[in-house]
Amino acid sequence: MECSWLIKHAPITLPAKRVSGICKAHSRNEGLTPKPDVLRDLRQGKPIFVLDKHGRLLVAAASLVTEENLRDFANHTNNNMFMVAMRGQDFDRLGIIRGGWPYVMKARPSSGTRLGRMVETIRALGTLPVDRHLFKITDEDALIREGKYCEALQAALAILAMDPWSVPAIIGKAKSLLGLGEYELASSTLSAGVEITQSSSSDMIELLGVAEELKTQAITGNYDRPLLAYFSSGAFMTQDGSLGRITLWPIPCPGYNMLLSTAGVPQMADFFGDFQCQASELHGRGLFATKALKAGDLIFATRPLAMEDYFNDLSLKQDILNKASDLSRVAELLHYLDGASRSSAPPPNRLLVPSGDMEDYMGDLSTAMDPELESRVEAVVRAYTERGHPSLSPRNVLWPLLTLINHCCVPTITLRVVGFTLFCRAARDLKPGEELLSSYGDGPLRSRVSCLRHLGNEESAFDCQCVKCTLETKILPQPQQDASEINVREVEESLRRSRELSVEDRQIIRSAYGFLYYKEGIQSVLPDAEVIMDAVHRYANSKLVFHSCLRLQSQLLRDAKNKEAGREILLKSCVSHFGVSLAQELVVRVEHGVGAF
Ligand SMILES: C[S@@+](CC[C@H](N)C(=O)[O-])C[C@H]1O[C@@H](n2cnc3c(N)ncnc32)[C@H](O)[C@@H]1O
Repeated sequence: MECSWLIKHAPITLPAKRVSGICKAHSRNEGLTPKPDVLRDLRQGKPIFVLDKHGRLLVAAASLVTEENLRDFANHTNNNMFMVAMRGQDFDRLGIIRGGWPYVMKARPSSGTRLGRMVETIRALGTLPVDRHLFKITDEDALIREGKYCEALQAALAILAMDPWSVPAIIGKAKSLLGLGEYELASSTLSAGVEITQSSSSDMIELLGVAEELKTQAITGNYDRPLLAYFSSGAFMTQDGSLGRITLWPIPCPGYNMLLSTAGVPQMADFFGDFQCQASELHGRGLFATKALKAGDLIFATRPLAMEDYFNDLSLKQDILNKASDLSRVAELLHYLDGASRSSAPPPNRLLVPSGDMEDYMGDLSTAMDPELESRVEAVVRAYTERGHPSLSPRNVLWPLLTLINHCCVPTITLRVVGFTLFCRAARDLKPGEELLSSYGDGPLRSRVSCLRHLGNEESAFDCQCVKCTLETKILPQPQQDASEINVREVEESLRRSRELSVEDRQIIRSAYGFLYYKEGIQSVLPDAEVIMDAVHRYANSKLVFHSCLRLQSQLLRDAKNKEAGREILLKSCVSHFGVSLAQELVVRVEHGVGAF
């Protein structure tokens, strides 16, 4: 391959290694069709500046740039280039804006950003309209890392409009779409990319594999592979709340931290199953099943809308602000979160679920101009951080769907966080129209009452009217006792005295004391371990906290008289936390000590 024209004329020297890479790229690629207006300028002999991905000027004279060598050039640099068609622009003045070229070209860059400043500089030079300049994305990964997916997508599209063969732009577009939860679009982008570039780019092919898997997860709700990987990673054994890159803030409720870990967790898709948000008889809005569900069926899996990144100095507020400035769907959703103006209305589905429509991302990012956005974000953050929000999310992570789930001490769903993805499954078989309810606090009545009274702001504190609270208040001699003061023998005594109680009622009450039964040891006065396991499974099987529901049951199993019955119960509980296809495998592993809940 002949690339001497480049080496001869380029004002910078390309390292030898790069040159051999360039030649290889050339043999794979068919060529580049420059954007028509660049071509027109070129044909008219107007100056064209060709810059490498770092913004260094490679070719600055029209005489050196022909249509043919422009194609070669794109191939040589593996399309890592951009062209600036400028009229009346001289080299020195271009020098002002050279170096440290920013990463993105978008329709209306906000002032104050690097791009904004650069575009202003170009404007000040008074040459061409800005949209005639095409800049290579050099650092779109930074946008993606910051979660500015829409901005990164628009940057990639700007490049692709000029150079549909740009492998980095195809990858950038696909990564942005994955971040936006548009798995189908990402996967078709990459398949088309592999085809049109005839590229064997390992990055593109690897990403296509990821996109395909995420697409399948989002359609089928099957997360067996990542969940098993997580289970095998040892993260299940961890008992402290500061694992991974997230430091949890303490929430004023006993045992209330959620375990968040990135250890060994592959990327996971969002999944939206058979549920909807509507008015609830318990309070305001709630989430409801729209179809009959079996225990363990996945209802949704969702990544956080925003979270604090302690290590990168990113506050929850700033992260929400970034996301809302980037994507109008997020800015609109904020209206429906606690603390905001319309927070009593159910948010429309289109705000919760990605649309699958590219058009939605082609706007002008105008929400960045919304003067009220910042105060709205502040109101929402205040609602979520003051005294801990009853949504159960740690104060530094915001999953919008979680904030719509009402409480019941006998929950109908299980919630589990793996990596940063929140999984919601049916805790038991559910009828269509049943409300999805989680338990905000566990344990004996007193700790639950104090948890509900102290969460959120003053108005949102409440007393639960569920069957468990009612029974405990009625039957137990001192229902307000602290957990540490409760003796389960006394609980059993009370149950014995209350002859009118059904077997089920007794189990409902016992479910609040599961861990105390275990702590006190299984004595003759107490029911068999498998009876407690059953109570916990049926009426307290939802804990987020340190996986304790399953851990307690696997501990109780050791004391079970009827091991077979105990194993069956543990298996059922495991189904409602991890789904039917993985449960058996996990129970076997736990029993053989190759994993722990
Ligand atoms: C996470 S929000 C749940 C969604 C809420 N219903 C809404 O419309 O935004 C938690 C708040 O809902 C209310 N709530 C939840 N469960 C309740 C229940 N069982 N009884 C009464 N109020 C409840 C409380 O005010 C609580 O602070």
